[in-house]
Amino acid sequence: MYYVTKEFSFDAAHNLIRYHGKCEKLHGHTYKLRVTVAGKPDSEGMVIDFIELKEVVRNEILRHLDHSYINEIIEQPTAENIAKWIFDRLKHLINDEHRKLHEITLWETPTSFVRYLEEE
Ligand SMILES: Nc1nc2c(c(=O)[nH]1)N=C([C@H](O)[C@H](O)COP(=O)(O)OP(=O)(O)OP(=O)(O)O)CN2
Ligand SMILES: [Zn+2]
Repeated sequence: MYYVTKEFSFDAAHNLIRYHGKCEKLHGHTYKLRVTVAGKPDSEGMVIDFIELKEVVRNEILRHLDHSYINEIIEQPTAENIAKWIFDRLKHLINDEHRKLHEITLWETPTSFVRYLEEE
């Protein structure tokens, strides 16, 4: 099995609701996003073309989240919930006989990140 990964970043604002602490106030992050696809190489020797992966993530994720106020898209925009939202939007688009979406890793700060994978 191969694991093919591409990294992205986006800037966005959010505030946490039902939360008491500094993050209930409006603030922003430069998020780092890592998308990992698992599979076996096709006849071109690729699990997924990095260029195709870039286009899918740009169109389905970054177009919505970059320079957004994330609360308008995800009610409670924790890193956990944003990672799952990203996974759910991509999983049907990266899923065929030789590859599937494996993992989303999302950094909210350089030292704080979550990983989301689906149970087998
Ligand atoms: N499990 C989670 N905990 C927190 C989340 C989250 O999404 N999931 N989010 C926040 C806040 O959004 C906050 O912006 C992040 O806090 P923190 O990691 O403390 O960020 P700092 O830049 O202040 O910390 P550094 O240690 O300097 O990186 C809070 N908790
Ligand atoms: Zn935050």
